[in-house]
Amino acid sequence: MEPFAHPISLEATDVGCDRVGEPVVRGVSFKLRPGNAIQLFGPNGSGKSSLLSMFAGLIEPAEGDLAWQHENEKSLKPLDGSLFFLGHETSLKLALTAEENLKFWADMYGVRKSLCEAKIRTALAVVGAAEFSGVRTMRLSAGQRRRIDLARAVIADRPVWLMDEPAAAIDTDGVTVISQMIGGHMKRGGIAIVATHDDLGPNFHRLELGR
Ligand SMILES: Nc1ncnc2c1ncn2[C@@H]1O[C@H](COP(=O)(O)OP(=O)(O)OP(=O)(O)O)[C@@H](O)[C@H]1O
Repeated sequence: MEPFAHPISLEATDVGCDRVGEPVVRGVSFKLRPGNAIQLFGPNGSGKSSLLSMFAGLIEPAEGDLAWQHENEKSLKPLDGSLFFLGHETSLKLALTAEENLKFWADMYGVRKSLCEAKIRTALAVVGAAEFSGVRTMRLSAGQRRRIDLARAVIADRPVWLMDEPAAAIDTDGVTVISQMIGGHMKRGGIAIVATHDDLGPNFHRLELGR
């Protein structure tokens, strides 16, 4: 895959976030340059999802500064079409097949119609789900569904990946697939912040959150 035309970096300086007025995370600082990734660790309730929501612009930082930067350009807002967010919840409509779901997302991500079919085929192959292409997602297992959710990252083709427990319900082979996907993304100059209890390998910076 080609390098990203407009790679993005993110600098967090002493950021913190609250939930319903209560502090959840405090004092997070890091710099992610194109090609870098961070793995967020921490026990249940330590604030991994909250931080990801904050990076996605879904909740405001309670303190500190978040600076998204296009290389050689002025700062930009995070939700400008550069971001792929994989949440806890499935993004799939269960009555649709895997392929139909990905067609919907390809539309959402603005994929050109002429490229759509090939992109969906590639995405399904990358996540090891080609064989489920025509199956209604209600008939897939939790791990198989999660793979289709992950395939959206390939279709979105965006330089910033925020992923909340991408390996939830996924087998060990799938964890390797995720690690390789993110590795390929980093090689293209993408950045990633991934909350997971699995160890994705030595290429990730580690950010440990406490209780
Ligand atoms: N939507 C919400 N409204 C209010 N409080 C919330 C909300 N989501 C999370 N919290 C609170 O924020 C704290 C951090 O939760 P968060 O989901 O960010 O942790 P986490 O590290 O992602 O947990 P897990 O490993 O269980 O997914 C918890 O105490 C939780 O009660």
